[in-house]
Amino acid sequence: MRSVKVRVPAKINLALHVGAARADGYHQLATVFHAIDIHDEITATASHDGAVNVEVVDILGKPMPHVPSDRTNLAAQAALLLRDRLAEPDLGVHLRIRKAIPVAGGMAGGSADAAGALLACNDVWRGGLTRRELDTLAAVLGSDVPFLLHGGNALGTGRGEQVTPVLSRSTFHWVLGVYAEGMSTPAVYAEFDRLSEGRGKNTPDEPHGVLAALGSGDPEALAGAMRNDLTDAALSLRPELARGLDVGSARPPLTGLLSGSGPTTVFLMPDSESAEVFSVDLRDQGIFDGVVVAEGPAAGARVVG
Ligand SMILES: C[C@@](CO)(OP(=O)(O)O)[C@H](O)COP(=O)(O)OP(=O)(O)OC[C@H]1O[C@@H](n2ccc(N)nc2=O)[C@H](O)[C@@H]1O
Ligand SMILES: Nc1ncnc2c1ncn2[C@@H]1O[C@H](COP(=O)(O)OP(=O)(O)O)[C@@H](O)[C@H]1O
Repeated sequence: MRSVKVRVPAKINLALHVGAARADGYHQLATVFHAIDIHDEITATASHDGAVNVEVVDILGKPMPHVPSDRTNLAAQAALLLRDRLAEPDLGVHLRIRKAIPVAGGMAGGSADAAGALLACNDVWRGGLTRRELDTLAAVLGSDVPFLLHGGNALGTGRGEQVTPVLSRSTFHWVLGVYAEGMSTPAVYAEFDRLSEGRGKNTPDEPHGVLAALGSGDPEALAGAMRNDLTDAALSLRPELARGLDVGSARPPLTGLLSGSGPTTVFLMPDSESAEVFSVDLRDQGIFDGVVVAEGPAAGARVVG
């Protein structure tokens, strides 16, 4: 039985500029995605019985019953979509997902698993689709999925699915404040619409400042330019998130921002040493359920074994 393992990173949004809702309900975005070195691993084992199964475990190998393991799991949807595209109904696969990316945390964990499953199944089934063809399938699965295939940094336009790679000069250092309770992306976008009363801009502002800061590699410039337009909506639904955003420290971050639709809070640090010091401080403060140190940009989905 052929088996392949794929690693796929989490993302954060360095800029999340949100326009008005479109006729199809999606919002026009100008976002800058940044992949970080927190990875889910997907091991795909092929079969010829037409069965698509998913098993989800945490980093210690324990089952994660709150993540769906039926066909609503985005990784299963990716496998089914690829199988339809290949028109080979007898293809089957067992997908074992080892999750390190927080669930419903605004870090695109489900989208990462979908991207990883596309790549893994294309390999174990010898599908032969090109990266460009996988991109097209990825966009069907979700707005964030194409970026997770690419990784690095990228400008995301349209509903986020049109990705243009952006080079950056340096590695950036992050501390993530993670909550056990996630947030629903559609609920946060709906709250954004309610708060803007349909008066949102049709065209979101271009994230010039963030793109320039990536070019220069200057973390202070990046901190000054980062912006997330979903912040007010997320805070309106979960006011207690303000505490995490306002956190103080003797070794303060350059800035703190929600990632995507939240609730994960990302702190940009000037260097790796201050990231370690601040992470200890943040753990002691007990505001978050978990504190993780990370670096970016990281590579996109890739086969590792
Ligand atoms: C907010 C962001 C920022 O990167 O990430 P997360 O916080 O989910 O990680 C994304 O826009 C989430 O993208 P993703 O989670 O892939 O969304 P999709 O599956 O395509 O859509 C889920 C739902 O989110 C809303 N949605 C999503 C993307 C978009 N541009 N406009 C929207 O209004 C819609 O209500 C849609 O039905
Ligand atoms: N492979 C998967 N991993 C995590 N969540 C998944 C997966 N497949 C489907 N889901 C569902 O998608 C929801 C959003 O999960 P996730 O992608 O982690 O969050 P976010 O959209 O905030 O980045 C979860 O609550 C879960 O019910």
